[in-house]
Amino acid sequence: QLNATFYSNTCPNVSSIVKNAVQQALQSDSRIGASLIRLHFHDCFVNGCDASILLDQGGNITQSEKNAAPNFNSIRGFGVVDTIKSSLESSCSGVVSCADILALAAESSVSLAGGPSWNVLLGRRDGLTANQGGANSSIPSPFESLANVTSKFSAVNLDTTDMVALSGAHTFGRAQCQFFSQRLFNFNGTGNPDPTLNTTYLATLQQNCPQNGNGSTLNNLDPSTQDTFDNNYFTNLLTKMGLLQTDQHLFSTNGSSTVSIVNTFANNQTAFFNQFAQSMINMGNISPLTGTQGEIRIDCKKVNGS
Ligand code: HEM
Ligand SMILES: [Ca+2]
Ligand SMILES: [Ca+2]
Repeated sequence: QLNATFYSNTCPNVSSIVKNAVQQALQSDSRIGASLIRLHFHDCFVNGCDASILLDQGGNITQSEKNAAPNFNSIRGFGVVDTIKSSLESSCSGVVSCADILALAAESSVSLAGGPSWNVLLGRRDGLTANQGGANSSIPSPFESLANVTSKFSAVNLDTTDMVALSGAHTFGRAQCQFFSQRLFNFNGTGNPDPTLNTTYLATLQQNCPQNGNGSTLNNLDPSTQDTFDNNYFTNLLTKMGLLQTDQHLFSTNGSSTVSIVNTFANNQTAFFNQFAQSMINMGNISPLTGTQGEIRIDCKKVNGS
């Protein structure tokens, strides 16, 4: 029920307004594109793509998604979303939903970083509630098994190919030491590092994330091309340079159907780009509110009238 021309009469320049704002933000923050696509992912996995993640705690929102474990002190980019919303309110007041802004910002972020472009489907409306418990239970954690992560994708109708392709978003952006340091010194109580980790890469990570060091220190998710959207995430997996345990699992799990998909994307960037674009459309289609459901929020942080 979403479509690419939803705003062609009511806000014809919506795509370029969003893209210009993302480009502007990238001038002072090379990481912001990565942060914006992650916002869309964490939105869509909880109550569908309805901008529930943007709601601040307060009033009827007693437990925000921002304060859920996968988001707290981790997810970022809210200021840029507010900037985009303000410029859209000047050009086409009350028309473009915050949920659609997240979908458009994700596409701009990928294409501006050298990745694929696609026609973003539009027409989502904004939800009236947040679901903190849903965020805690539905967003995959970097510490869980491949089987668990796979089932969290399949719970929102995304298959194994979507999961592997979308994980390729870890071709840019950063991760804090606390999300992978369990691999570096005493993996699963063995007294040794994760044996699936490239030893040269391991030494670098141990230096950047020492035992009892600061768990919030940042590391590039893709050590080869940190801000470029390419297929290096997959070539890194072949050389055992997946940063998160869940990244490395995609290639290092014997007999898993993910292995051949990783090989395909590592050997063929075009195949990865085409699948990534399709899988982003699939993710953007998770349970949207349409028609008269929900509302078009005036301020992405608050339900209207609250
Ligand atoms: C497959 C399961 C996934 C897990 C377990 C996972 C986990 C994580 C973790 C732990 C971080 C670092 C957060 C921090 O240090 O604060 C991260 C960052 C990131 N994730 Fe994922 N992720 C997954 C899938 C995805 C998907 C599907 C996308 C988008 C399509 C995505 C996009 C990103 C991006 C771009 C960053 C960097 C954000 C930034 O620099 O601000 N991830 N992810
Ligand atoms: Ca949501
Ligand atoms: Ca890269």
